[in-house]
Amino acid sequence: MFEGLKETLDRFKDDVEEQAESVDADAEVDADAADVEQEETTDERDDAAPPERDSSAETADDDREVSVGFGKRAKAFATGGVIIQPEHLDEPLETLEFSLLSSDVEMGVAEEILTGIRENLEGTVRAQVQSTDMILESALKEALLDVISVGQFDFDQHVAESDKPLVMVFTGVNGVGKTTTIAKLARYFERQGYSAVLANGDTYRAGANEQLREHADALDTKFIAHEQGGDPTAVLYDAVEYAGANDVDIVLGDTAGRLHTSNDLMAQLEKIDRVVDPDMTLFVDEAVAGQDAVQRASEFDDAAAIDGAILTKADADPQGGAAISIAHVTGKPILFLGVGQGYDDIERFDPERITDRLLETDVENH
Ligand SMILES: Nc1nc2c(ncn2[C@@H]2O[C@H](COP(=O)(O)OP(=O)(O)OP(=O)(O)O)[C@@H](O)[C@H]2O)c(=O)[nH]1
Repeated sequence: MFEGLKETLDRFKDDVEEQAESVDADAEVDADAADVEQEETTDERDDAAPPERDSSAETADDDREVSVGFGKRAKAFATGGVIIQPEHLDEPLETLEFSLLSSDVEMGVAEEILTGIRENLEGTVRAQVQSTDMILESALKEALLDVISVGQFDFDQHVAESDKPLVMVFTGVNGVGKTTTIAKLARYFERQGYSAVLANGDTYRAGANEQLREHADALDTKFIAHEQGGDPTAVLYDAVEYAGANDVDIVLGDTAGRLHTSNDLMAQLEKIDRVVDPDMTLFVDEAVAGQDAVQRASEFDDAAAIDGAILTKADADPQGGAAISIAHVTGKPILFLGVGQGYDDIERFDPERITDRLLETDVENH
């Protein structure tokens, strides 16, 4: 998962270290040249002067200067790296920007990340207390967290504290894994001790009823549907009534995989919003759609405000651009990642865990 993005970030760390090392090596050559010059001068003085050097106050001062310079370098080595200066960042940041854009990170988000990294690193240049690798890692982590944590809230706690039935409606275009995601969430909630009802508000597509019914049967969950061509709002309304009358905790409502450009279908969403007044409207798209998913999230949010996003097929996405960009662009959090085709292949989107996966070489990254 997100291997390309991980490689991009690894390369950035290497680039900065390389830059810093080459500049440092130049500085060292200069320092060595100065040392040699210093020694030569001292030797010349030694040749001329009698053996009791410490009688010369001037030579003692020179010795102290040389040892202070060495001490600084020794400290840099002891901390495991070299000191990063702002000019070490220019080229690596340019390369990073290009790589982020190639990984389908939205442009504004890429810029935000670069600004964050520069600010974080320039702050730590003054501190000069950590190894280069640690400095880079924490600067990258902070910059990434800033963009991907937008809008995050404790989903499980929210569900626990909400009045029941809690009504969740799922929107998004066709074929991205919406129906499968609803089934996965039914399993997720069931594991937490909640009961659920699945409602098929996709009354447009032939076969949609059967598709969701199959999942409901497999999960042994109540299923509510109307005839194809019926009113989606009526289906969801019935499901809410059923849940209320039967003490069911959560209503999971599918909707037609509408095109965000279809006014008619968008009007249906608005009607659902008005009549059923769902507690949560979640936008589902596939991580592999990259910038398209980011764009759609934004358009769906404009049409019928979403409360969060779910990205499916993250297991098949080497780029990670949508996962990095959607929250920042919409201001709404990513709540779950789909990571496979099985009912248990869904995980909470945990920004800390995601950034650790992206940055730590020894963490399992699948
Ligand atoms: N690898 C992988 N495949 C997934 C994931 N989620 C869904 N799929 C697969 O994607 C395909 C489409 O999923 P559906 O749930 O049928 O898609 P949909 O969005 O409901 O389609 P519509 O009902 O037409 O809107 C199926 O083959 C799913 O198994 C995921 O997280 N990872």
